[in-house]
Amino acid sequence: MNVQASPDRAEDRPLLYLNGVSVSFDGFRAINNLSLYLERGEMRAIIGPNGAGKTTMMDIITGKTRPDSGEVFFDGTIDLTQHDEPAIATFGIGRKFQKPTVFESHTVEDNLLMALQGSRGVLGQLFYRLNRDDAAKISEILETTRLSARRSDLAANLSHGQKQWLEIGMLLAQNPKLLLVDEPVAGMTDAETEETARLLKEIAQDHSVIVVEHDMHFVRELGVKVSCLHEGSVLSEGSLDHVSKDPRVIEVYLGR
Ligand SMILES: Nc1ncnc2c1ncn2[C@@H]1O[C@H](COP(=O)(O)OP(=O)(O)OP(=O)(O)O)[C@@H](O)[C@H]1O
Repeated sequence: MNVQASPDRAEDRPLLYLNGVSVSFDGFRAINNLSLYLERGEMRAIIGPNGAGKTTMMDIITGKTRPDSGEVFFDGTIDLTQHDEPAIATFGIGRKFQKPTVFESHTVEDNLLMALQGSRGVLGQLFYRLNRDDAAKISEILETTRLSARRSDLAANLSHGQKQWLEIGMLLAQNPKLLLVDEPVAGMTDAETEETARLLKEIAQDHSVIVVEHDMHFVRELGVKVSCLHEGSVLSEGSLDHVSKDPRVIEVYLGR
């Protein structure tokens, strides 16, 4: 019996539990006996060379790809392999893809409002009135994402980095327990990259977060546990110092 998989109380189990997960595409094993556990309240950085399986792992967590074998549990008892993408989003898993997909012709505030309404379903949207709680939530998100001063500006006029922050804000509006963030700092200026590390650390105070990123300076700023994937499984795990000294990581990734 796997002790980590079955402690007595659901709330004592890891928030996310992947055990022995594999998936093949046309005979190629993109994910190969992958095991990874994320504690409640933890932020984890995922690194690894191109093709290591990082995106496929995210696809499995969000229900976009169904694994051939292995266990994927969320919040102790939810078997993610038994649910599709829309259902998994309602369980509190939010994903941000690499390219920002904000609504450019709407204001920053309206983008957040739409995200807030979107999480309520059709009926909720039909009878929607901005109440005091929602207004406070939007102000809080604007502050977290450094966008308070841009509230009434069109999203189209934001910098690339600010668009990424707005999209993170749109995720926050949906109240996720777990945020999956794919290469947030690609294309950002150095100042934006550093601000993004601070921003994610603030968010991680009351959310669990998985960040996939190639920018090692940024990963160092995050200061969290790192998992290096290679050929579909975890090659090395621990602090960035530990992982970046691992000869296998140097050989397949950092030394390149
Ligand atoms: N739908 C698919 N069909 C066929 N092969 C796929 C599919 N999705 C992923 N792969 C293959 O699986 C492997 C893992 O890909 P994945 O995109 O998960 O890697 P990654 O670590 O995210 O890489 P990158 O850093 O380049 O984004 C790659 O060899 C990829 O070509």
